[in-house]
Amino acid sequence: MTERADEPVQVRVESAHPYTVTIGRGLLPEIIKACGASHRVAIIYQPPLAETAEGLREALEESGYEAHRLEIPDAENGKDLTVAGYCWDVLGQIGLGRRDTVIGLGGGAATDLAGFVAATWMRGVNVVQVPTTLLGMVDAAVGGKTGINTDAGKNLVGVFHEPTAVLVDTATLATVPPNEIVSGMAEVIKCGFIADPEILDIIERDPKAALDPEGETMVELIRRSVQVKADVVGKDLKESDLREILNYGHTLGHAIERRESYRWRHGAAVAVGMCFVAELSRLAGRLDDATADRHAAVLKLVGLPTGYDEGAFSRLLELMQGDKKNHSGMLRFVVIDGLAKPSRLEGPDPTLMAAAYSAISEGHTTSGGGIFL
Ligand SMILES: NC(=O)c1ccc[n+]([C@@H]2O[C@H](COP(=O)([O-])OP(=O)(O)OC[C@H]3O[C@@H](n4cnc5c(N)ncnc54)[C@H](O)[C@@H]3O)[C@@H](O)[C@H]2O)c1
Ligand SMILES: O=C(O)C(=O)C[C@@H](O)[C@H](O)[C@H](O)COP(=O)(O)O
Ligand SMILES: [Zn+2]
Repeated sequence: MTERADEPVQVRVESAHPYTVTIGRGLLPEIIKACGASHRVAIIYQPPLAETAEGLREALEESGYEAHRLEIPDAENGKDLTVAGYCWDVLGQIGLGRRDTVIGLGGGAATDLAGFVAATWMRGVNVVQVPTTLLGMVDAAVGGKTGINTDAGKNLVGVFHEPTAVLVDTATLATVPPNEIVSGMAEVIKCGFIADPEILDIIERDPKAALDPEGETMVELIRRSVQVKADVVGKDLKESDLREILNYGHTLGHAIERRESYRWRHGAAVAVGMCFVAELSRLAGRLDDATADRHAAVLKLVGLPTGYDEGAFSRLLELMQGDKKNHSGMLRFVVIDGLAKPSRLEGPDPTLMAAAYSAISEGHTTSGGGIFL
């Protein structure tokens, strides 16, 4: 965590338990403040964040907290029941109590796991989220969806548990590998299509600036995406309806992630998923050609994939049957009927889905063990 530069920007999530997402550089004082009246703090973090976690632990100790570090396995390996079990054991050993705090430090996998551990420990303790990837900042750390992966599928076990604060320190992006910035851009672009088309204009005007982790454009894209998410989760935390729109591109995306045993980056899979639903929407007569084509165009500008293995459709269809949005066995897709006009397509004709899949995947062979991004 570095010295503070400009004044941080704040986005308020007006849910039943409102909280603030603070976006800035050098947010250590805010992280400490967010631990409030806790006595003990457990920092759950991924291996590349070890030094940052230790700096945070020492700063917390200097401020009078008893602070502990819990390192978890990297990426999707951390979103596992055995890892949650390890964390519960450690929380028991250190005596983390009801008024204490868990900090989730890292990418979306770390904030999902830390949120899940906090939600389940003593039936719910405070969690402060400190996302350190673009994807974590614009999406995973905001909104209170927590979870782990199981043999049954991705994120099928989890709890809605809102953070008490989210601290987005953009200085942490300096060490994030470029492919992870690209992956995060998929969720940013998602926000552009479902709610804030200005995001798409900004990326199209200058894709290089959009990908620069040190630049002002990045801060603007993070702020806009967080605002989109805050507006949605503030109205529908538990995804009774509106929140589904944040799942744009995820029905096929999650199926691809699962088929790839989670070796594909989440954003890469979601990018292909968005191209698929855009095509499906076009074929269903719901989306105009220009907006449908804009999907692949803008995703390619930042280096995201737009198609997947031609021969994988039947397996992906099988995997999509387990999607949480389905009703009574009927597939349900979030689609858009135009820019910022999210809607649903329920039980589409399988031949239409196959045609949409062929259209985006013609000529693609990458699959089964490939690492995209
Ligand atoms: N809860 C939600 O609402 C929500 C939303 C979107 C995505 N997600 C979940 O988030 C996960 C994906 O998140 P992600 O893309 O951040 O992946 P990730 O957490 O696996 O992080 C990607 C990689 O970046 C590394 N890393 C993190 N911060 C770093 C830093 N500052 N410097 C160097 N390396 C760093 C990580 O250790 C990891 O290797 C998926 O599991 C997805 O399901 C959840
Ligand atoms: O916050 C949400 O709601 C989302 O759907 C955001 C997604 O980007 C995210 O990947 C989320 O984890 C997906 O949730 P799931 O309920 O489909 O597992
Ligand atoms: Zn996502």
